Order: sequence, then structure tokens, then C-alpha cells
Amino acid sequence: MTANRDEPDGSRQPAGVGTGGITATAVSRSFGQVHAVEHMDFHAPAGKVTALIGPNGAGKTTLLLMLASLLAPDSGTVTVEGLDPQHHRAEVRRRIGWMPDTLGVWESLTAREILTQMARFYRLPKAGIPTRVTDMLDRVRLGDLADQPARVLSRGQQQRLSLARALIHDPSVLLLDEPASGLDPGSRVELRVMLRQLAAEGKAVVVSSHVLSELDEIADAAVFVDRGRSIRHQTTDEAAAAGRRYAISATDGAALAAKLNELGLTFRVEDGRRPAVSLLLMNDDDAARLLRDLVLAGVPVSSFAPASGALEETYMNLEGERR
Ligand SMILES: Nc1ncnc2c1ncn2[C@@H]1O[C@H](COP(=O)(O)OP(=O)(O)OP(=O)(O)O)[C@@H](O)[C@H]1O
Repeated sequence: MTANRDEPDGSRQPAGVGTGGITATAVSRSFGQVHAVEHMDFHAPAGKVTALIGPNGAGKTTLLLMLASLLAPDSGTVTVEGLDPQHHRAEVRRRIGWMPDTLGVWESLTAREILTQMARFYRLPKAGIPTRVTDMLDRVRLGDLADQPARVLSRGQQQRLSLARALIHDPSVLLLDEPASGLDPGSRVELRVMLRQLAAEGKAVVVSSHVLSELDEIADAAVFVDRGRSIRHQTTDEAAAAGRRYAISATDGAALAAKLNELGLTFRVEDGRRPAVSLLLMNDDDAARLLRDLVLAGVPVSSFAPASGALEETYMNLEGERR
């Protein structure tokens, strides 16, 4: 959970909150009997990528919709660069780029028409719109498909168009719901690079994702949510310092197990196509030392590699605690 501090007026704010970025304080939203989000605190600072991680139904999309000011909270507040959407609706909308997990309506328009329409909607200067639209189509590599109706685009191409749509007005806060879903491996790498660039430009980038193995490369920090509540805030560096799981296989599994036992290491035997064990190592030095010890002891190691990302490790541990 994000640490809180008391404000002079008695209200409580998540730690590290300035006027930059986007902040939710004690927001709640129910749908009938379902408490989708309950008293959630969230902060995504400018210049950083913040991941929103949680199991299905945890409340991620509901929180993102409230951050995007597309859904009103039942209670609690959201501020965007210090502005309250209730009182500064137009200014807040202009500052936010929203990429939903599906492209949604407008699929009979072409990619170029969709972006042009959005640019008009945000009242960008008329004369600059055609160039801005072309630049954005090129940025997401849809230049060749610009005049095709959006419905004929593949899922991954629609995701890229959705990202261009979110960026057309150069927002300072970018909210992305599952942006990597449907993207092929090459496009995922491009997305990663683009999100880091956008953060480097000073934008607050929020990404909800289930593709945890890639988040270490993208995110500076993560907020873990479960059953409508934020349960942990962790920077990627903190996650890395908490160690990560390595998978080791050897052509002689018994010799591997015997050596790990001799070294006093706790390990887990993994089910999989190849016999393997996994164990938690604190850092790269520990990994290098163990690999050397195994090889010097004559254990026929056939593979030795991280089995999970650092944020994924935190998620799996939180999952374990939940059960
Ligand atoms: N419009 C709605 N009407 C009724 N229930 C809703 C509505 N939107 C969300 N919910 C419920 O609120 C809870 C949180 O849903 P939400 O979509 O925010 O979760 P999520 O973390 O984004 O899930 P996923 O990872 O599966 O996308 C779920 O139990 C969901 O069924």
C-alpha cells in the first residue's frame, strides 16, 4: 500500500504527491452490490511509467476510467496536475490521453479520419491537423494503412491506432489499459521503447498489464491492486533488490538436487517439458556464484536463467498470500 501522510487540513494524501502527474485519493466506485474500487490511493508522477497490476476483476479498468474522468467516483478525489476534473473538466480532458483495451466505436472511419476527428475534438489548430495526423500514423507505423477503414485493421494494428488516438493532442498524462494485448513480439518491443520515450518527455504514463514479464523493462514503479484495493506500491528497483526466481535444468537432475542440498539452498521442483528446479536468488552475483559452484562440482547444467521478472515475483508472492 502506498504510504500516506497527513495534510495540514486533516486530509490524507499518497506519499510523493506533488502537483505533477495524476493522483487518486481514497476513490471508491460500486456497481450495484459489486465494490469494484474501494478507498484506493494511487499516484503516477510525471516523467515515470507506473504499472497497475492485479488479477482479473481487481478494479484496474474501473480505476483507469475514473482517472480518465470518464467515470465519476462515488467518493474520493482525482487530480490531474493538481486540477480537479469536477471544476476544470476541459483542462483535465486536454491533459489526458486514454487508450482503452479495445478501439471501440468509429470502426467504419479510416485511421486518418479517426485521428482527424479526435484532433478536431481537442480543438487543435486546424492548419496543423493533417501534418499532426500523418506524423502520428507514422509514429505507430500505420502510414500504409491510413486510408483503410479501422474495422479491417488487425487487432494489433487497432491497438496501435488506439495509441495514436490517445497521443494526438500531446497529453501530459497517458492512461493505457492493456496496451500490449494483441501485439506481436516486435510491436511489443516498439511499444516499450515508445512508452519510455514518452516518460522521458515528462509525461506521466500509467499502464495496466497482465504481461508481467515485460513490465520490469517498461515501468519505474508498480501499484498492485486486488479486490478493489491497492495493496502494495513498489519501485522496480525495490522489486529487483528483493530477488528473483531462477530456473535451472541439468541432464542429471539427481546430481543437481544433491548439490543444491549440499549448498543448503531451498529449491522447488518444477513441472514442465524439461525437468527443472527453481529457487530465489538475491542478485546477479549470487546467480554467477551458484552457476560456477554447480559447474565446478561437475553438475551437467543445461540451462540457467531468470524464471520471472522482479515485479512478476512480487505479484506471485502476493497471489500466494491471497490463497
Ligand atoms: N459497468 C459495470 N457494471 C457492473 N459491474 C462492473 C462494471 N464494471 C466493472 N464491474 C465489476 O467490477 C469489478 C472490477 O472490474 P474491472 O473491469 O475494473 O477489473 P479489472 O481489474 O480491469 O479486470 P481485468 O483484469 O479482467 O480486465 C469486477 O467484478 C467487474 O465485474
